[in-house]
Amino acid sequence: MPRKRETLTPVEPETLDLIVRGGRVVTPDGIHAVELGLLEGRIVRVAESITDPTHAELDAAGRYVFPGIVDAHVHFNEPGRAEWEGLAHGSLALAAGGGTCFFDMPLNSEPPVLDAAGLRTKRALAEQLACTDFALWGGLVPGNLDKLAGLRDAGAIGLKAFMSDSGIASFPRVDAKSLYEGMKRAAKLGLLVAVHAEDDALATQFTAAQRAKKKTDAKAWLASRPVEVELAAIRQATEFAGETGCALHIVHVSSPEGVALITEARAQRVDVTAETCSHYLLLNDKDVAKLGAPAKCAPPIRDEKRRLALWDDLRAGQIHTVGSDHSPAPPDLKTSPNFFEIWGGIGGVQHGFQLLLNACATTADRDFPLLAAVLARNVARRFRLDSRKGLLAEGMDADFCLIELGAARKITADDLWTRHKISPYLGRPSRVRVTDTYVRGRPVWADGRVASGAPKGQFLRPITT
Ligand SMILES: NC(=O)N[C@H]1NC(=O)NC1=O
Ligand SMILES: [Zn+2]
Repeated sequence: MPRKRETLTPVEPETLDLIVRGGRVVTPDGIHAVELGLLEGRIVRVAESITDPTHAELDAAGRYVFPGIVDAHVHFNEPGRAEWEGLAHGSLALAAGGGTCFFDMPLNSEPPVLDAAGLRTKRALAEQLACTDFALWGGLVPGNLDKLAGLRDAGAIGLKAFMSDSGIASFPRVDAKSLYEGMKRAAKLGLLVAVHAEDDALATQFTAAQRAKKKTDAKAWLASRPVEVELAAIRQATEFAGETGCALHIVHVSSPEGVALITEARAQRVDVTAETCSHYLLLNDKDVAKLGAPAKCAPPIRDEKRRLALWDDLRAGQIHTVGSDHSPAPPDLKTSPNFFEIWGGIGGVQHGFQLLLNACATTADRDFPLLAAVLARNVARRFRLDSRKGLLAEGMDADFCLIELGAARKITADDLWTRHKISPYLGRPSRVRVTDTYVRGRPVWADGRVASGAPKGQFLRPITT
């Protein structure tokens, strides 16, 4: 049974705004045949049956009530690069896929978020444009160490650093010394640091070796970023986290070897967690060769054996969160005969998560609770949003989606709410349909359509204790 909060005064049914009836409510500890009573954006009652018939009802019979997905890793690219995606398109696509909250990365927007003023500018835009709640990452780059306190005070959810070239001139990679110093300061400020873990020197060398052979296809590009590139960076970042006491989140871990390094560091009491992304759990290197540009990302998608091993790690609790790393670009940047020149980034915010649910459709009883942990509860916990977000329980925000498992249907470009109709998942059959998404008790996505009059998203900052 979902957790009850002792502190809440009991609410009489006649004060409820909405009752979610007849669904199977998914929490990390199981699937429960309970109803939810909502009031003013919160879940105030969880019971086997809420009998009063006089209230508005949402009929969830035959469907799963899944916690609103909290995607800690998106690049919506606004301000400055809204033509690549933008906050309105991005958040709507997230909601259409069951998401209720995103954390926007400090780069690919222009300017990137490197100080408090940059964060406030993006916050004001997102408050106007986003249809889901949101948090904002600040950047950690060489030269902005004296801005980190300001970013913390402005409410940054954490700091993001690139250990390799980001592809964006205004967001240079951290050298080892700036990363070390930045982590020292972040630890003092109580800020978590997230790293894109690829070793720049190794990536450059492997890339040069492929270019010397005059190979420019997808296979050559994959060979230019072998697992060792990721492992070298994870080793360095976890060592720094151990030395500085900084909370570290390794984003988009692509390999079981990378997960193993993180598990070892945790055994030595380093405060480090692992994120993987839906595409590493759904695609393999053969898919990249077949799909081409829509499946290009860094670190790259690995072989089938590694993909399956990541699922094992997920089930073993060694991967803590799953994000989308939604990083779209316009068609001209996703088109080149030279795979090295194509923009690296996957547009997966709408379909990645539902395809994870689809992959678990026949093992839903065992695996939907696991997905509720890595897509919502663990994210809220790691980033300290957990007195409001991430769990369907009394006292929490009423953020949820309804999931229907029906006959398989192929995903088409017409289904996409992203600005550009580019996705590695087009043509994939899925049994999962996200029919409704509610943010703080209000529909954003209803009956498979954009809901009218949806309220705007709210800015979230880490809860300080
Ligand atoms: N700049 C940017 O969005 N980079 C992302 N794209 C990608 O494939 N990996 C990333 O980190
Ligand atoms: Zn990255």
